[in-house]
Amino acid sequence: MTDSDQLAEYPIPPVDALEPPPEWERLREQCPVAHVRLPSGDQAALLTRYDDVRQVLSDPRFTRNAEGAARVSAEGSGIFDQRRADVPRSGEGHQRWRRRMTKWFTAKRMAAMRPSIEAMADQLVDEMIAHGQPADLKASLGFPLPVWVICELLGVPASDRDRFSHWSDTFLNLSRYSAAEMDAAQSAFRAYMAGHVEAKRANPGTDLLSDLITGTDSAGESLSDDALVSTGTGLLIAGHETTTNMIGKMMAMLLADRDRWERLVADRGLVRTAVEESLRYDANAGFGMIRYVSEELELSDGVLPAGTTAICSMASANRDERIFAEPAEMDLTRSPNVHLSFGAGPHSCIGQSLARTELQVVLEVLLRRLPTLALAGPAADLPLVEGLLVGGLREVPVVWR
Ligand code: HEM
Repeated sequence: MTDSDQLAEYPIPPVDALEPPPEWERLREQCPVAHVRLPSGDQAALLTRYDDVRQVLSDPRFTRNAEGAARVSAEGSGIFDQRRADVPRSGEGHQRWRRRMTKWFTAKRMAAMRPSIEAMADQLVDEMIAHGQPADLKASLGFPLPVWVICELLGVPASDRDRFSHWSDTFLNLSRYSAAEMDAAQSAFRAYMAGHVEAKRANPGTDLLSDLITGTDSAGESLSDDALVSTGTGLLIAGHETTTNMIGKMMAMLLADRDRWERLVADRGLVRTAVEESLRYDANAGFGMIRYVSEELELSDGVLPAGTTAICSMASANRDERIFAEPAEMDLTRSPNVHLSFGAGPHSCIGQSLARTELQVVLEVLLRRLPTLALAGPAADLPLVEGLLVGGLREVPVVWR
């Protein structure tokens, strides 16, 4: 390991809502495997280069939770730390579960979901406009849209969307809700989902949950009811806050520079590449992915000893000058764009095609409905969320003419 005498605190404090910490560039150049101390007091190795991050994430030997791995914080990280046996987190069982899930997220299905996602976004924008300005884009559109979409995946009726929003909000807000409130939300959610699975079993639809209920995996096995309920929880946790925050950050990045927004207004054909570039350019992506490196591993510039906890900074990797031309420029036409914002390898994001569809739809609808949209204040003053794991903006106040 290089620079072993350094022990910086991690996470590195952000400069402001949209700027990356200057340390990233220095670390990539001089110390691509950096010793850091986590809020728990445990030590880990921070990886900042693209090739190293990709190599570790892609290696099926390394998992997130393992005996001996460093802890993020002494208090734990809430629902993220809870392990349930009914959906395996690694190994062959996990891969079988993944294959069942990924089979459903085809380009054809995403295209079929697009009109209803667009109708949801239009409805939310109607409501935002009716409430008047300034409006908080995150609360009005970024928060509700992904949870509505997950309800659709699970075949949950629109009338229960508010309950899902409340449960999801509770799961994810360690600071705002007590452990008792979080437990109560989890029990209520599991009870709801158990009843819902039973109803879907009797009367399946075209949603992902019905598909999981009626189909079998490559070994001819079907998911147990507990596994189905846990899959519902997993989708809500993995797919809500991430997408909510990305909607807010994408819009803040695009509106922070008037030329970017005007370029999109003039050419909506850039929406797809603009979404990918927003995912790459996001400097406020949260903690990064943790992997317990159980066997010695050679990286681009040094060796990770067996028993190291690695933190893979995808956000720094996405700015690696070895891979991306002019990485500090937000280039709305960049293509190809091989960013790592959805991870890589055996745990990479199952919902990435859906997340992309949601981000594209949000952008298309806002460009169509509110071409004069602007941030209500300076981008650098946008307040950051306090959570440790997923980076985001607390609110994104906007105005329009
Ligand atoms: C912009 C939005 C999103 C981002 C940035 C994102 C990012 C990620 C990342 C980085 C991982 C890898 C975790 C790891 O390596 O340990 C992941 C996993 C996952 N994501 Fe996403 N995600 C997003 C949206 C979604 C959506 C919409 C869904 C589904 C509704 C989803 C479902 C999942 C699931 C189920 C996993 C776990 C995969 C596994 O265990 O094999 N994500 N996501």
